[in-house]
Amino acid sequence: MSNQLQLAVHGAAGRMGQRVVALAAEDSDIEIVAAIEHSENRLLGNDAGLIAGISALDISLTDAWPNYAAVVIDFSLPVAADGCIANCVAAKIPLVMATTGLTEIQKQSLEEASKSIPIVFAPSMSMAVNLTMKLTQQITETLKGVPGGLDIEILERHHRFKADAPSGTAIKFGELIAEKMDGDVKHVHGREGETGQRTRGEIGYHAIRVGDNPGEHTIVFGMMGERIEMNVAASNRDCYASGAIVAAKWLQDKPAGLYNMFDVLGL
Ligand SMILES: NC(=O)C1=CN([C@@H]2O[C@H](COP(=O)(O)OP(=O)(O)OC[C@H]3O[C@@H](n4cnc5c(N)ncnc54)[C@H](OP(=O)(O)O)[C@@H]3O)[C@@H](O)[C@H]2O)C=CC1
Ligand SMILES: O=C(O)C1=N[C@H](C(=O)O)C[C@H](O)C1
Repeated sequence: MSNQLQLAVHGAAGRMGQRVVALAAEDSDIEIVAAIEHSENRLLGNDAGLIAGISALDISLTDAWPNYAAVVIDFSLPVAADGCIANCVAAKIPLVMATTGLTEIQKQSLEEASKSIPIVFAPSMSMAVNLTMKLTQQITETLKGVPGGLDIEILERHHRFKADAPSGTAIKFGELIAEKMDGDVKHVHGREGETGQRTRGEIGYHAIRVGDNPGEHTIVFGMMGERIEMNVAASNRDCYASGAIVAAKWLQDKPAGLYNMFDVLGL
């Protein structure tokens, strides 16, 4: 009996799924047991390794769910999330849910599912992004009472193919920062027209879509007379793919529950 982690990848032919397949194939602690896509995917039946740009793995891209994986990593689309959650619960397979743009109802169903299986759910699997989240909370806590006031704005840049805005990561930055601010926080998405002066207690969000940018977030802490900008930028997608693999390994022996990347990374 092998000690390797038996991994299934959902959304395996997508930009992120391909990088998870490629990195997992290089990892001697992992055996890829399934590469899953939806039934309309044009690459069904092709070898998952060849799709990912590496050598053949002898794993065909399939729309059938396995019943024997140790962990599923999901990088797909919100429309696919319900099926993914239901299949993982039915087969009792732990899930790393990395897809962003889920509805509130889908987030509730993840919470429900986490009563029977362990789930890591995070909008960014990157260690650098998660560390930056902690640092921005610390900055907010320290500066929130600064004379003249503190203005916080979140800029995110992503590739032109991204389907959701603002990014799940930008929303999470805003939620975490809001936890450290005093009073009610208003989340303002973009500005246009006669906006009037900026009010206290706002967090502004700005989504930029350009070329092939794999993801960049800048948190601006503006004060009267000076500012801090925290920037975290991916050069390629491997920071997310390798983070998801770390999460999958961490998750395999955990009890049912809803976890995030702070739990995985011990932050
Ligand atoms: N948490 C994190 O660290 C990160 C999260 N993400 C998120 O991951 C998700 C995927 O990103 P990315 O790889 O760039 O997107 P892609 O569009 O490249 O990949 C999505 C994949 O899911 C497939 N898919 C579409 N519909 C279904 C369905 N109904 N059932 C199963 N599969 C389906 C797509 O197939 P087809 O092409 O045929 O439509 C495609 O292969 C996004 O939500 C993104 O925001 C991205 C990077 C990091
Ligand atoms: O779609 C992407 O590419 C990314 N999506 C995630 C998000 O919405 O936060 C994470 C990362 O920034 C890349």
